[in-house]
Amino acid sequence: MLIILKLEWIEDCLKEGKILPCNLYLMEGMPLLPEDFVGGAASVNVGSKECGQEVDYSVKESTVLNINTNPGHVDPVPRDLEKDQIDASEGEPCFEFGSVCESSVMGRHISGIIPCMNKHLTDILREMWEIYESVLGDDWRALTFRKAAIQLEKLPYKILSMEDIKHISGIGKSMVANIKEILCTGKLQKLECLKADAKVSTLRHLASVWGIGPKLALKLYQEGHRSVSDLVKASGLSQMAHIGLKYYDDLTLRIPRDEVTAAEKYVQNEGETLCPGICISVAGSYRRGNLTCGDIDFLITHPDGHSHQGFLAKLVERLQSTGFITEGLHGTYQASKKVDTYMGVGRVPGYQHYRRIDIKVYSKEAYAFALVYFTGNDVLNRKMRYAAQRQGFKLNDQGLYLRYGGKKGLSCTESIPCENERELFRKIGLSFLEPCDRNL
Ligand SMILES: Nc1ccn([C@H]2C[C@H](O)[C@@H](COP(=O)(O)OP(=O)(O)OP(=O)(O)O)O2)c(=O)n1
Ligand SMILES: [Mn+2]
Repeated sequence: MLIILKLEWIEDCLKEGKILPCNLYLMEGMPLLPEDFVGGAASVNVGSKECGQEVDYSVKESTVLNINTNPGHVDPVPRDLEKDQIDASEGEPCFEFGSVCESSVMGRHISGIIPCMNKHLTDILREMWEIYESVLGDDWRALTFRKAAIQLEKLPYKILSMEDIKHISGIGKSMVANIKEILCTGKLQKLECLKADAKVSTLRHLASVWGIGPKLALKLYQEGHRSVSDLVKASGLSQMAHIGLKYYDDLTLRIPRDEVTAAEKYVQNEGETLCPGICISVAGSYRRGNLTCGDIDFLITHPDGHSHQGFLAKLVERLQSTGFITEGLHGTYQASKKVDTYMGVGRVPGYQHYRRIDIKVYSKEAYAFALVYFTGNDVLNRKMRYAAQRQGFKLNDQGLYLRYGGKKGLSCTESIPCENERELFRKIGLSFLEPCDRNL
């Protein structure tokens, strides 16, 4: 049985110095526990940096007890897991696929991984999502599989029958049918058909190169290319795609979290030598606490408000000279855009593989917007833009702008200031989400 408690339970336990009975702290809808019941609790704590200051993300508004009353089976959670309502998701524990969680109860600190309980379903749903997104270019269908996969990955219990998903809202009829089919047969016929289709599997193979999207993959297919090794002969590939081909084997691998930590430390050190006080951290899936990352998303600013200017070129030169960066493209810098960008490939000293690296430098004023945007995920970004729009704003990675003349009208060129992420969430009328709760 899964019991969700209010955060005050942990606070009071800490104050009292002992584990307190839970009944007074039950979240709405939770059944009463036996009088003498006390239990263990899990909370999440993913550290990160917000422009120089260490931010503690351990504060949660609820905590979850997993009480195994029936070995081998755990009751479904009677709560709404619909993610469209961002507010409803606040305080949920971080049970997403492969994320780093730390439990802290009564001063004991245990770091560990809470694995996905539903890989038997989510591996198939993820594969469908990948095929629809990167091969067939069907973003809408990709999104429905993606939403379902991410929702099921967060469940702290294993789905064994349709009874176990009855309480989960936001999963439509056809997705329910897909889940039922996987539970009954261990497979999804639609996926089997797609995988058996020679054209789909070739397009999937071509689109696995960094820099080749579904449209280009189709064009290359129509030109007669059938394998990645064929593409060396292809004409009209972008510089990015050439880099993608050169490092193909390495770039298709996920990056373990510890390697990203090492990369962050390395670049921080080099950056600090070049420009004292510079603030360098890694955002993206790493900051959301995921165990593996697709690339390394560096985000940089300087708290003095001016030393960030021209810093990227110096940093890239330095990282090239030390052998960290091996390849890449420097975007064209426009002062009005408040951002300077570099995309490339590099290798962390002491590690074997080449990795995709993005570096973005923002002004101090734009940093909170950039941090939220590049922490993602993209579904949250879409929700935030929509929330901003409802309040009469336009939101992007560089600022929050007042609109006049309605939705499609002009917007101010000056951003409304936001010192930090919390302020941005508040200004667009959303409750703050910890980075580890942003895998929507
Ligand atoms: N089309 C996009 C691309 C990116 N982003 C934002 C949200 C992402 O979380 C962040 C970083 O982009 P990545 O592509 O690096 O994605 P992640 O870091 O989230 O995942 P991965 O581990 O695959 O790199 O930028 C977005 O909103 N829309
Ligand atoms: Mn990333």
